[in-house]
Amino acid sequence: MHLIKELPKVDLHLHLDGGILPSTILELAAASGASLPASGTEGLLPYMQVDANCESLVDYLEKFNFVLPFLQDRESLKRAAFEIVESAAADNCIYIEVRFAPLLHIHKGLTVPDAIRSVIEGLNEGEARYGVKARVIAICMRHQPIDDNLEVVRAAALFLGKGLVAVDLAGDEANHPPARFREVFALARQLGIPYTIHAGEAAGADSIEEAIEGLGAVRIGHGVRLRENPALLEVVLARQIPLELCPTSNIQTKAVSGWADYPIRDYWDRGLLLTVNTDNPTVSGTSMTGECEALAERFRFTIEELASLMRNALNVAFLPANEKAALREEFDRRLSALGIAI
Ligand SMILES: O=c1[nH]cnc2c1ncn2[C@@H]1O[C@H](CO)[C@@H](O)[C@H]1O
Ligand SMILES: [Zn+2]
Repeated sequence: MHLIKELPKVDLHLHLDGGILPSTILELAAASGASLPASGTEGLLPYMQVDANCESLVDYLEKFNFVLPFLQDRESLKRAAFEIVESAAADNCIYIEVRFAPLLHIHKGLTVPDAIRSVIEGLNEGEARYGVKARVIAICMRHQPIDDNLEVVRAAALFLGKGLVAVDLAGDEANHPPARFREVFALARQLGIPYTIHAGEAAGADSIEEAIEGLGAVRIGHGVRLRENPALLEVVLARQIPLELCPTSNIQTKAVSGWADYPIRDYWDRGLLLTVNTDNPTVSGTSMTGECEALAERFRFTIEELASLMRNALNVAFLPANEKAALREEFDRRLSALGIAI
C-alpha cells in the first residue's frame, strides 16, 4: 500500500540479538578469527533466520545461539545497538525500545552493568546520528537462576532514566511459567522499574493472567493467545493493557497456526489496545514496513489504522510524559506531511 514505507513508526518489541545483520557477523568473526559455517551473507542467513520448518518457540530460539558468541564484548554490543538504530531509521521509525538479556552477554568477562552501558552507548550514538529515539529494556531470562535475574533488575535500576526504561521476561515460556519469577518482578516494582512480560505466545491465557495479576506487568509481550480466555480478554480490554503483537514471529513460533487464524482484526474490532512490532527483524526476516504491509494485505488495515497502531505504541511507550508528548508532536507533523489524518 502507498505510504506504508513513509509512515512514521514505533517498534516497542525489538530484540537486539534478533536483529544482527549477517554482514556484521562476517566482520565480527573476521576480526576475532572465529570460523563460520559459510563465507558470505547469503550462506550465513539460514543460520540466523528461521524457515518454514520452524515448529515452535523452542525451535525459533535456537537461532539466537548462533549470534550470541559474537556479542560478548563492549564494542560488539555497542555496534549491534548502533546498527539496530540505523536499520530502524531506514524503516522510518521515530522511536524504538530495544530489548536484550545482559545475562547472555557476560561469558567473556563483561559484567551485567557493562553490557547495559555498552548497549546504551550504541543506541545513543545511533540516536545522535539518525534522529531515532532509542531506549533499552533489560530482559530477565526464564531459564536462568532467580538470583541472576535479580542481579539484572538491580543493574537495570542503575540505568533507569539514563537510557534504560524497563525490564522484561523472555525465553522458553512453555517450560518456565511466569509464577516462578514473582520475586524478580516484586523487586522491579520496589525499585520503580516498569515492566512488560512475554506471555501468551508459547503458553496460553493462564500465562498472561499470571503476568498481569501475579507479576504486575503493565504491558504484555505478544499476548496473542489471549482469546483462549474470554473473561481475561474482557479484563485486558477494560484495563486497556497493551499487547505487543509481533505477527510474523507469532506465526513462525506457531503461537498462531497461520495468517488466516491471526486474531489481530478481531482484537482490533473489540477495542483491545494493540501495538505491532517486529520482535526479531533478522530471525523473522521482517521489518516494521513488512509487518505493516502484511496487515494491509491480509487484514485490510488502512493507512489510518496503521497510523493508529503506531500512535498506540507512542502512548504506551516506557517514556516520561514530556518526552512522549514531544514524540507525539513529531509523529503528528509527519503524518500531516503525508496527508494522513487520524
Ligand atoms: O518471541 C520471543 N519469545 C521469547 N523469547 C524470545 C523471543 N524472541 C527472542 N527471545 C529471547 O530473548 C533473548 C534476548 O533477546 C533472545 O536471545 C531469545 O532467547
Ligand atoms: Zn520477544
